[in-house]
Amino acid sequence: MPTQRLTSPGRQVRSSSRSAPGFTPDVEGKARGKAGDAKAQERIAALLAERFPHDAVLSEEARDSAARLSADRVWIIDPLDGTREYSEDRADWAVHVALWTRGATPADAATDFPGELTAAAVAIPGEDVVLDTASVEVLPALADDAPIRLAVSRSRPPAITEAVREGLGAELVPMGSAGVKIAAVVRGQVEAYVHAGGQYQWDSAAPVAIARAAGLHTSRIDGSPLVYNEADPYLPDLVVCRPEIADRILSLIASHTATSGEDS
Ligand SMILES: Nc1ncnc2c1ncn2[C@@H]1O[C@H](COP(=O)(O)O)[C@@H](OP(=O)(O)O)[C@H]1O
Ligand SMILES: [Mg+2]
Repeated sequence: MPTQRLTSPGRQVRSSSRSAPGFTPDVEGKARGKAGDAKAQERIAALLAERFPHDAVLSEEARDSAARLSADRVWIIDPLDGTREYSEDRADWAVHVALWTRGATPADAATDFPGELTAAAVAIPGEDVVLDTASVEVLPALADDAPIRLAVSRSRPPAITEAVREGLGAELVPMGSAGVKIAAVVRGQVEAYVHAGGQYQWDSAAPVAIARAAGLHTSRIDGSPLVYNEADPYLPDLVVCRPEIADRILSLIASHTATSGEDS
């Protein structure tokens, strides 16, 4: 397994460690989040421009360009996912870097999807953890009677949360950052992450690539594939979970959607 210091997700960073992992040790509150977003963007964009000057980039913190739709290689980055948690000096924030490659698999040419995520890294600096597609490990199979823990947004849990929690008999584990929640499934700290109601490609691309490399289930909440480098960066919902419970989760969401008329 890559470098990991196992701590509970979302733990509070002690104030004495305030200056250790962040990009902006000297600023507080919302200004800290804003400055962290800007500084992380600046550093990653500079590195990509230096090392891969011909590649396109889709970033939460940069103006989008239609050029990426015809590019062969597109970096999909979220320089600071969990800005709210970063600004609150918590540890549950992450840095996402994914590479999308045109014609990544022979099947791509025959489908509507011209490319796929081919490599990614997610850093959780507050926990001194980096996960990547090349070295991530596959967890042992989930026992039939294993307790299920469900990662959910600590600030805006989607409406489907309660239906899924109840149907699985799961314990809810609230935490910030899509990357930290997906990493928690990869790390065996929870068994599933379900999100609906809004998100963008950069929120999930890198951690989803790592989850796939670890053999986890990844899809939209209706079971359809998560597609990246689409013209519209909006990618509002997803399920990342241990493969053994994917069918149960998708059918709980489908029943909830059918009876409530909600899609989130
Ligand atoms: N309803 C929504 N609409 C748009 N983005 C959302 C969203 N819910 C969550 N997100 C984004 O998903 C990431 C994880 O959110 P959460 O911690 O609530 O699960 C955050 O990314 P950023 O911090 O990069 O903005 C947040 O902005
Ligand atoms: Mg984000």
